Amino acid sequence: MTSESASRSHEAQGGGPASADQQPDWPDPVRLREVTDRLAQAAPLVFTAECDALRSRLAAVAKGEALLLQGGDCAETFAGATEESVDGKLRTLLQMAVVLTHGASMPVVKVGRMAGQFAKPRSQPFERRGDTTLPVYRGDAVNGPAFTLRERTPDPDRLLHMYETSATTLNLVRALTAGGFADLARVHEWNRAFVAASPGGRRYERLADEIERALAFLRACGGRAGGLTTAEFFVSHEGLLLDYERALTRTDPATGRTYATSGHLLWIGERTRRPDGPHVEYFSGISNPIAIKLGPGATADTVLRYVDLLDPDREPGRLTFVVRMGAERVRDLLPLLVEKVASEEAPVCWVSDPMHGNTFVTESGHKTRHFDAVADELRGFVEVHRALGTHPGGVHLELTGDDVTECLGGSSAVARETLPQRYTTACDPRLNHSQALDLAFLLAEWYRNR
Ligand SMILES: O=C[C@H](O)[C@H](O)COP(=O)(O)O
Ligand SMILES: C=C(OP(=O)(O)O)C(=O)O
Ligand SMILES: [Mn+2]
Repeated sequence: MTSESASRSHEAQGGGPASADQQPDWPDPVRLREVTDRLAQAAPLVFTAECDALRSRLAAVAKGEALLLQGGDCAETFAGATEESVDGKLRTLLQMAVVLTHGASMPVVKVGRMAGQFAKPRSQPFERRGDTTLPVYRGDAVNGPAFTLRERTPDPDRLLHMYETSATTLNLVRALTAGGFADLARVHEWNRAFVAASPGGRRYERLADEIERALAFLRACGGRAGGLTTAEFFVSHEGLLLDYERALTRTDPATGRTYATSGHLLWIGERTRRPDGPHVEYFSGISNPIAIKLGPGATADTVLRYVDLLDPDREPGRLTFVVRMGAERVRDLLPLLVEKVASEEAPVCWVSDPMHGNTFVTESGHKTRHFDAVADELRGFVEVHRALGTHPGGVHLELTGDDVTECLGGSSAVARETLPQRYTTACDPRLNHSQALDLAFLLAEWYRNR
């Protein structure tokens, strides 16, 4: 069964607000309480002013004046919080952002699926191998991936580890984006190297040349200071584990506003977006910018309900809809949702997640996605908005800076036989560095030719 076929429509579901979907079955509630009490005393990972800054950047996306680029691992791991790995993801996102900024002639709001993306909703609660059945791996925040009872038993102490690893990652992100790492000229040099080295990358030479000329022009104007050497970068994750999120929720005494302080932007996943469920209720009480994934089962009524429940003041930048319908369905299903929201004049951002509706499992047992399906869903998303005169506000991707072989195709031409070579994801297949750049160059062309 594919993960898509196992995901189900919330519109058809029962369940009350008390029963949160996709929560671990913690075996030791006393220890869970000790852990959440400790987290409730811990320093915030992000600050309210930063969350407000992101909301105002996203307001520009909602108005059609900027793009959102959000990406990172499907599931971060504790062991993966290394300088090399964070550096690779950041580098990839910065390279993509330069290409998109040029293609769309708009600012790009950069948000990592980083520093908190440790918990996963799953299609099945258990995994069976031979005669043994164990709880499914739900991300390093909950249990371990190894197929043993000890590893798969949810351990609340992992929430402390999640907090610490998020802090370490954020420290790296802050240091790298504040220093010379994010220098525009340097990021462009990396793009040049990509275009030169990748066989398929040659077709992007013209765009790279144009960026080079634009940079030379800026330099000639004396523009080296400020925005060209540093990057504004935010972090996000799925707000899945309500025990963790509630423990890190703080009220700003100056404004009386309440924020999740575990990340700048949190989103509600496709599997936990019941309008009367506890995730929607928790999100209605925080002031961060927030997002909701919309799968093929999302109805216009439900989407309008989200607007009323989560953005009653119609604040631009507060609410982002992340569409993940699948390449085959996005052109049919999305127009009605966009039209209804537009008719209510709700100032939301529309973003495409072209990954989660295009997942399938190969004969070899690898969960994968084909680059062409990913690109096709993204293109369909852009076409729908173009036809309606609304703004295709950006993209939400699972990617890594590493040269993994998890998704098929792209200019590096990953084939089915190649998948096992460097398949290292802890959950879903990610675009590798060159596939991510391929997608950025394609998207930049579509924006430029609008
Ligand atoms: O990103 C998440 C996956 O799509 C989700 O966790 C479901 O994956 P599964 O079908 O392997 O459980
Ligand atoms: C689980 C995820 O997505 P969705 O909720 O859209 O299935 C995810 O983003 O990893
Ligand atoms: Mn995923």
